[in-house]
Amino acid sequence: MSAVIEIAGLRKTFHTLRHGRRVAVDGFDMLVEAGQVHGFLGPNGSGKTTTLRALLGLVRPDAGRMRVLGADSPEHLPDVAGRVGAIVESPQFFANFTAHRTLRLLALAGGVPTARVDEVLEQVGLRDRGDERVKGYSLGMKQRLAVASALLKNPELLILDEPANGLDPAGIREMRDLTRSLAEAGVTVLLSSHILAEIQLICDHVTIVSRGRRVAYGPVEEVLAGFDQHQWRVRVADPEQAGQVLGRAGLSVAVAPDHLVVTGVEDPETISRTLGEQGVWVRELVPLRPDLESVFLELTGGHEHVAVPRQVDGAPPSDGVIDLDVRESREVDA
Ligand SMILES: Nc1ncnc2c1ncn2[C@@H]1O[C@H](COP(=O)(O)OP(=O)(O)OP(=O)(O)O)[C@@H](O)[C@H]1O
Repeated sequence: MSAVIEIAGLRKTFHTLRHGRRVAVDGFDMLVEAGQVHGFLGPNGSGKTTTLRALLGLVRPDAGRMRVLGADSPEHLPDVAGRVGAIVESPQFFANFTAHRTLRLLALAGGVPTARVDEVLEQVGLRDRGDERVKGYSLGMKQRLAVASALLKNPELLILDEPANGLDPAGIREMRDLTRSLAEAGVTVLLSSHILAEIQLICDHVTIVSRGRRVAYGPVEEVLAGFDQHQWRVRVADPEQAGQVLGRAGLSVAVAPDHLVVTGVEDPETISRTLGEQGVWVRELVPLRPDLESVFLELTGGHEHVAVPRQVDGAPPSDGVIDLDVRESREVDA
């Protein structure tokens, strides 16, 4: 796998009269490899847009190294610009132009054969509506037109900042299908979002950012597995009694009115056997697997005492990092 995006130690501070100094990106690292649909996930204001703008040479970072398709950014960005499509700021189109005319002008300006216009309209599902004026388009159609404009160059890498923002469920689904079809066509996609479900549905890899720092990264399944506490929800007739039985056997258990949650047990047989030996019969035994939402909340704000999220990749903390042991203080489902 070759690296398509490499970011190391990116830092960007904004200075404003009103708010003073604001650290938007704080020593951030990222690696996106060819063929990935990579989710860039973080709460509002966590630094996603600033990172993408820095990567694309739209804002000057204070520190850090960045490479896009092997070229140092921003110095050698022009060498690879023709292979990268990006929608980082919502593009504005002339309302009275049709989509076809809009794309034709963009193709001419970008030295792209105008034959691409019909191809990209087809790709984003606007072929039948290409002769309508943009002012009559829904938000989702405008978003697809924006993607079409980014696809004119037939890019190897597509960067989409919050593509589902403001879309209704049907529009979100259209963007999802479009992203998937691009990935199947071999385009590497970096997709920023604060919508967890979207990332979990579309992306194979994820980088989670909180307050300008990377707090988790890797294949989605591996990130989730890293947070698996081997928890089980157990239903029995008398949870209180069952809790005492399991507790005496040395298992970590939390009792709720109608169920128990047992933590740290890899093999569920341990639970059913321990209970069965004491004449307690299990009615239901369900694994509680973490989803991206619970991981995201833990890493980005589920902890009130966490002042600064940890950087998980071994990079030395820049300033008084409080180490966050998410597993230790996670509440059971009680
Ligand atoms: N041009 C700017 N001037 C001053 N502060 C800025 C500027 N751009 C971003 N910031 C601040 O930097 C921080 C990170 O913002 P950024 O837009 O990168 O976050 P984000 O993760 O993309 O958020 P969202 O999901 O809301 O788009 C925020 O505190 C924001 O207010």
